[in-house]
Amino acid sequence: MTIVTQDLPEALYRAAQVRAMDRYAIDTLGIPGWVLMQRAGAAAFQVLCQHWPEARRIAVLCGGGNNGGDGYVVARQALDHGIEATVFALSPPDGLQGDARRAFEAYREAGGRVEAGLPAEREDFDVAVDALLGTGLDREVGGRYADAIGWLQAFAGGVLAVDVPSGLNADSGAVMGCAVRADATVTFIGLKCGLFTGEGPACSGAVWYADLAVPQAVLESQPPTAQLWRRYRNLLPPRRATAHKGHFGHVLVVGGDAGFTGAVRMAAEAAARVGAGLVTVATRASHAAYLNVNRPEIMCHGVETPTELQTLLGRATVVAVGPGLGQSGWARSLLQACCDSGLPMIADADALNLLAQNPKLRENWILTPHPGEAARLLGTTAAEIQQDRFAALAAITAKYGGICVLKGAGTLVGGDGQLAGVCALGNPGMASGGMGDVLTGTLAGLVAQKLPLLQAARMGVCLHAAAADAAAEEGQRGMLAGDLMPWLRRLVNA
Ligand SMILES: NC(=O)C1=CN([C@@H]2O[C@H](COP(=O)(O)OP(=O)(O)OC[C@H]3O[C@@H](n4cnc5c(N)ncnc54)[C@H](O)[C@@H]3O)[C@@H](O)[C@H]2O)[C@@H](O)CC1
Ligand SMILES: [K+]
Repeated sequence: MTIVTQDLPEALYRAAQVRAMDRYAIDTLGIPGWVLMQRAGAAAFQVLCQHWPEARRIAVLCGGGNNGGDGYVVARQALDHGIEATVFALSPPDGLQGDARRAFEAYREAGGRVEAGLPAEREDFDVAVDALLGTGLDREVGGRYADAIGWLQAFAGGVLAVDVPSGLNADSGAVMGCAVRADATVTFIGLKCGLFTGEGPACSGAVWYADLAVPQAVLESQPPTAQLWRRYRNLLPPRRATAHKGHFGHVLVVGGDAGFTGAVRMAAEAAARVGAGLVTVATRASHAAYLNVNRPEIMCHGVETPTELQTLLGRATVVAVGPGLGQSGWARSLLQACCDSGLPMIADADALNLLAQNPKLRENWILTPHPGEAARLLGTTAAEIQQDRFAALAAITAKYGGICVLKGAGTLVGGDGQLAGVCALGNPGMASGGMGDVLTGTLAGLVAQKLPLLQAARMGVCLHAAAADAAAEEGQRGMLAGDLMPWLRRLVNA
């Protein structure tokens, strides 16, 4: 029995790996491809019924490969269940081969209607099924397929994508020219990496997984490429009754040039809210005195020279550098002192921009670029970074060492030789000023509490996103970075 679930496994694969799993199931284990296609179509139909129980008329847009074959099975299932289905064939069915052809013939024998081209009226259908292109996508989409994707983009009813939203690169989450934006995607045998990062989350909608009842050996025939993180997990141990503040580390936040004091203030508060024992800010002397007026628990020092910073570095467990730092000579000299200190470091914002100008290889740090900063770190463009976020992550850790957190929808976390993690938590309400500063402080607060860097990055990224999801219950629009603070506190105690 094929299981269709939203309780997704952790392992993520590239399209070629899932295709290899298909071949292993078919060629080595002798499970006919036709049987897999029947299960895939049945799983997609099951999701369609669950999402749109009222659907009475469906349009199924079928491409010329096996993804289209799955579409014919969905259409056939619909007919069997008294739902009116019409297939719109992007490639002449006469040209279909193998299992896809057989699926077409079975549908025709059941009395199914096939039309060439696209439906004239969108209003005739409640739900449209995207069975245009799946893991076989190997080039930019143009011509008829682009027209069909355009048709689906303008369709007001529900859209269900079969295996992968057509046009989405299943490996990178980049759009290959244009891509379907589905309400739900049902994906088969192995979860594809691209569904969860870059444009993937926007194109896939709710992701469902169907294992097509293949034996575990099929899933184990390929090593995962990345790991999906869908839940926040608290990795901090419970506090002992005899605990004192010295047990939970001392975070030093460095930055906050004139006009950017909020950035250090938020990073510092986040570090305190996730449980750091002590938090100190080193900032411009001109505003050091009033930075902690409303948060007197944070210590604050005016620092104009690297020598003045040395004393503070000497007391710190971890340094978070970059929020509001700017790129002046002051900024440069403080960053250098932080790097020389040997302390574990979180580098964000202008610290990254300065590093891009003067790259350093260091193991003991977490870099937290957004795509624009990642582009500067690698001397490329943000668009190039988004074309392949996994490759960008690997390139940054190869060039700079340590752990990289590549921010943006489907935040990636990785270190050299480590399986990349993809955070599926978070929401578009996080697109507002100060969110990055809160993440920087969160990570520093966890490192201060002695979590190894990779664990701190994993926990911190998921914690920050989970706090944002909780805060967004009152609305994504207008959500402030500061709104995360009470949730950070609740979640580190969960
Ligand atoms: N037996 C199997 O291998 C199974 C495959 N399944 C389905 O089969 C799909 C893979 O099938 P295919 O390998 O036939 O590939 P697709 O159906 O994804 O693609 C079909 C054809 O589209 C062409 N194409 C690629 N990029 C294009 C573009 N930009 N514009 C226009 N045409 C383009 C390719 O040349 C390819 O021949 C999976 O995504 C899944 O839906 C499932 O039925 C499960 C079992
Ligand atoms: K598809």
